[in-house]
Amino acid sequence: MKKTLEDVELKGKKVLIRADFNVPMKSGKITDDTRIKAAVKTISYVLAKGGKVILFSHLGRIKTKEDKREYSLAPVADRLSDIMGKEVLFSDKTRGKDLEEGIADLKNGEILLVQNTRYEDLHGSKESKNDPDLGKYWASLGDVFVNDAFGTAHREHASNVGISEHLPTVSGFLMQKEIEFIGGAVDHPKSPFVAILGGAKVSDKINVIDNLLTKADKILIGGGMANTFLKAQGHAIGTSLIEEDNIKIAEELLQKADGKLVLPVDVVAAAEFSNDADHRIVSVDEIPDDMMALDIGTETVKLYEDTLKGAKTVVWNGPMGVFEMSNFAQGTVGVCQAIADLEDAVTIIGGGDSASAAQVLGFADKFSHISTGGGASLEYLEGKELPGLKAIDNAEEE
Ligand SMILES: Nc1ncnc2c1ncn2[C@@H]1O[C@H](COP(=O)(O)OP(=O)(O)O)[C@@H](O)[C@H]1O
Ligand SMILES: O=C(OP(=O)(O)O)[C@H](O)COP(=O)(O)O
Repeated sequence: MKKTLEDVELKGKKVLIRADFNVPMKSGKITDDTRIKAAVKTISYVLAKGGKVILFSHLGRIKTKEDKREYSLAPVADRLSDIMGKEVLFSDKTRGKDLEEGIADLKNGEILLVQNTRYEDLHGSKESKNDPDLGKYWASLGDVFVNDAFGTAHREHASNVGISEHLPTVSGFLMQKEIEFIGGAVDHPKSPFVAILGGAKVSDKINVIDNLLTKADKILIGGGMANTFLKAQGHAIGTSLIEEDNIKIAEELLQKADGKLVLPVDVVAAAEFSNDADHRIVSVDEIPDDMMALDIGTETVKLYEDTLKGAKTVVWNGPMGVFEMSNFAQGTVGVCQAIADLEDAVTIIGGGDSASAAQVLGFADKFSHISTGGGASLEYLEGKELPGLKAIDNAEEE
């Protein structure tokens, strides 16, 4: 058992809260605010107890100066302020005098959001490599640390693990809720148990398949993830998203899978990565050299619907296609519908974009649980110890 917000004194304290505000964005606008809303309970509780709230989060992955412009957290401060009906101060710095003065000036019941923690990655990946000085510095800005970033719990970064090494650390309400729900559902999953994997973060997620093969009855593969497997099977995949480094892993998994891995038989191929691009459904044997697979095809949707029939546990991370573009959303809609039709099943969809897909496609209320973490829920499901969770102080045994 981990310590919770109820185990610490908050009144008058500078309370550092690590949230996961890594929300989907398009042209600087937030397209889904599920993760922001999910953090409100913890923030409101700390305010009600008379604490000062200092929020940390990452957004996107920062490799260039352009990434910094694209992934400022400023829009999140505005959206959080709208949701809470309360001013949210914003520091556009991740360190230094302005940030320190901003925190020193905070009164009980006020909120300040710190700029994207991954701005620190531009010179030496300090955040993502858990630079010890950075964690120590951020910890020096507060009195107590609340880790509510379930979506980031599979990362060992300065803003979740580093800070916790220097401050009393408790879990927030979202972290608690996610662990309770996902733990409860997957400790003894009812079979048939079907896992569904898609999306774009292939190298992050392909490794969970090995372990999932021992737990799930079937694993359906879609989205960008499918291309790697199709290539490993010897299919030409044209200009589709592919991570060459993972083809070998995919080959090994296919050998081990014993028929448990189910791959697309057809895809929606497009001339460009655009909703206006020419597109057509083709068999996986016939993907043209100058086209890319952006969704699973209608035969595959049928195959996945059939495989899902009768499932009692379903865990899904990663959309089946580029659902943000209407011409490539049908695969994700079809799988959502198949899950909505299940009776008496525990169904969990997780991940920033996957949760967004369930929301924007109108299926949010059809799942037993929408998790804010994709990679985190998969690794938890695998039985791995999540570094962010491990770093939270243990509660004393009764
Ligand atoms: N075939 C594909 N090619 C390129 N991108 C894809 C494809 N299928 C899905 N995607 C993209 O994957 C992204 C989500 O991937 P990921 O970040 O792994 O999921 P999550 O955030 O739910 O964990 C979406 O933005 C979606 O457009
Ligand atoms: O969106 C996230 O992960 P997810 O897409 O697996 O849910 C988390 O915020 C972690 O982000 P990262 O995968 O860039 O470390």
